[in-house]
Amino acid sequence: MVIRTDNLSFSFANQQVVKSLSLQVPAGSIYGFLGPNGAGKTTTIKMLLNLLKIQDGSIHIFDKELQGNRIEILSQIGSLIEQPAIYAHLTGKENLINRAMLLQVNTNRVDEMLKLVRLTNASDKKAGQYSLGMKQRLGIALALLGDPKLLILDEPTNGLDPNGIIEIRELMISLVKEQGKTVFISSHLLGEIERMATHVGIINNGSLLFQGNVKDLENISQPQVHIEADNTVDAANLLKRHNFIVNDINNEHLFVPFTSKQQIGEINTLLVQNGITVYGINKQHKDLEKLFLNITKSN
Ligand SMILES: Nc1ncnc2c1ncn2[C@@H]1O[C@H](COP(=O)(O)OP(=O)(O)OP(=O)(O)O)[C@@H](O)[C@H]1O
Repeated sequence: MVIRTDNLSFSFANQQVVKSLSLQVPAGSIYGFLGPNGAGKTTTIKMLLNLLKIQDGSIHIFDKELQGNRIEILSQIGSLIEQPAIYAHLTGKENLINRAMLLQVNTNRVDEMLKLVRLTNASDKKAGQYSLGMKQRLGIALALLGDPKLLILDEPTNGLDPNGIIEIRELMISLVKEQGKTVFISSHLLGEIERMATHVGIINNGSLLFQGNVKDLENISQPQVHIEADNTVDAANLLKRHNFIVNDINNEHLFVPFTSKQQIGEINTLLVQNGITVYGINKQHKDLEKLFLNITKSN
């Protein structure tokens, strides 16, 4: 395991915000740390980075206990937490050169990092003029400068537009696939984590509700096929006769548990061939709130 916490707990004054958390993050994974606002994600991440002192439990990173091996461990972690520490009056490239000198890293890596996060064309622009997405990517480039084995990112897609989110997602996937890194990434968006993570930990009110690989999560999160049609009653009867499970019907909408892309095609063909007008058909993820209900029910 790249990260292992055992019964990690933390309180602010008398409010316990992390409760007996035992995380297991395998090497080469994108571990999505998922939970609503205030769940305790940032507090956990601060403990992983030794920015908050552990009160109870333990943290092992790279199979070594964090407290006793702080410098060795932290030198192999790149992180982005809250706002990236960027100098607005310097260009993107100057920000990276500055950090490279601080870390005593060869400045040759600067251009490489700019390319990796697709900021080469904006490298001579002042970082203060960057869009939010560009700032996040510069923050990730800064985190990657020292060639860390582990990247820890706290809600890196917060406030980004859909394109910015896709860019971060693709970057994470390539870092793991092509460079063998391990990525620990927090988010409050289920759909986003499902699209990039290999492993998931779900936290609510400081407690871990679920941990496993993303396939196990799909079983609980049950994506649905959402169908919008002119006659949902006939459509539902037709689908049932063809052995589809129909979960929910209301007005012009009905829902079938998702199994594959092919299944969506089959449903569409079946409905259309039987004279039902399909206004829309798509895969729909459950939101975090519904997922919590499912987890509670299945426990
Ligand atoms: N410095 C602090 N002093 C007191 N309480 C705090 C402090 N920092 C966080 N908390 C509280 O701890 C709880 C967990 O916060 P935390 O920031 O870890 O959650 P989070 O999952 O990262 O949520 P968000 O995405 O909103 O940051 C919240 O109830 C928060 O109000």
